[in-house]
Amino acid sequence: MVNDIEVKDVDVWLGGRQVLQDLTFSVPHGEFLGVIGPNGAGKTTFMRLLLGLIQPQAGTVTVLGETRRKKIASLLGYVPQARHFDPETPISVREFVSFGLPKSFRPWLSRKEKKAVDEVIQKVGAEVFADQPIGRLSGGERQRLFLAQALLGNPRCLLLDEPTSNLDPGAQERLTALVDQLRKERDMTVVFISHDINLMARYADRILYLTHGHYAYGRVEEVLTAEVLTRLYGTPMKVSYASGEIMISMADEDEKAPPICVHYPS
Ligand SMILES: Nc1ncnc2c1ncn2[C@@H]1O[C@H](COP(=O)(O)OP(=O)(O)OP(=O)(O)O)[C@@H](O)[C@H]1O
Repeated sequence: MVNDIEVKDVDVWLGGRQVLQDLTFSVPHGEFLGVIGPNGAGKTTFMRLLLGLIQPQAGTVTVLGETRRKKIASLLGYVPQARHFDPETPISVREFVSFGLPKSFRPWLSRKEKKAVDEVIQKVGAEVFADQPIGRLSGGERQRLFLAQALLGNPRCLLLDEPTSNLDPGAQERLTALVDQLRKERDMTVVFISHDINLMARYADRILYLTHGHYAYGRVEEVLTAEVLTRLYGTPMKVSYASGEIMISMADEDEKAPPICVHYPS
């Protein structure tokens, strides 16, 4: 089995604090990796490592067999957190998506480039609003554009940093299902950061669960256990199920403590 991502003995310090400690695991080609954990746990830092934007103080990160940033960047697609556009932004969906094309000195698009843009717009189901200004789209529609942009480079590995934040539960589910479908169709490896454990439990092959300085990596059923979470949080934790959804709470204060991860019915 080929591993698309190999992380070995990685330490990262930022601002005098150790954010990632002794991280070691591999992600097999074509899998969906869900990255979860509390605020400030190091999820985006991990993604920045994969993108080659920061270097570890110790250890190695190999993505698609490459350790050199320039080589890696051309093989990756990146979808950022949901963001707003000014409603008056005078850029159409089609123009916005075309910004994902490799840089060209020509101010116009070739026929081949136009075809590629149309194809990815259609792939993400955005053809109905392709000629609208981007400022008038809903959050879920906007995220599809970032996804289309990322697909233009035909990435072998797609990295998504909380792409579903600020989306309603239905839009979260639809976007994640679309990413999973594209992963299968295009034979990509996916790394998806999310705060929604249940969403990740439904789609991820494996989970990287980061807490401040600690981590667990493995299949959903291996990671989301009371034993593993107790070790990660350093306090007794409980994993329970209600209507098929996973709830994680502190074991001592079950009745009073709110769940750490809120679930949404699909
Ligand atoms: N450039 C930097 N310099 C100093 N500290 C940093 C820098 N970037 C991130 N950090 C710190 O590293 C820690 C991890 O940040 P990171 O953004 O990776 O967390 P996260 O898990 O993605 O959080 P969130 O869920 O809130 O997005 C945080 O404490 C953050 O303040």
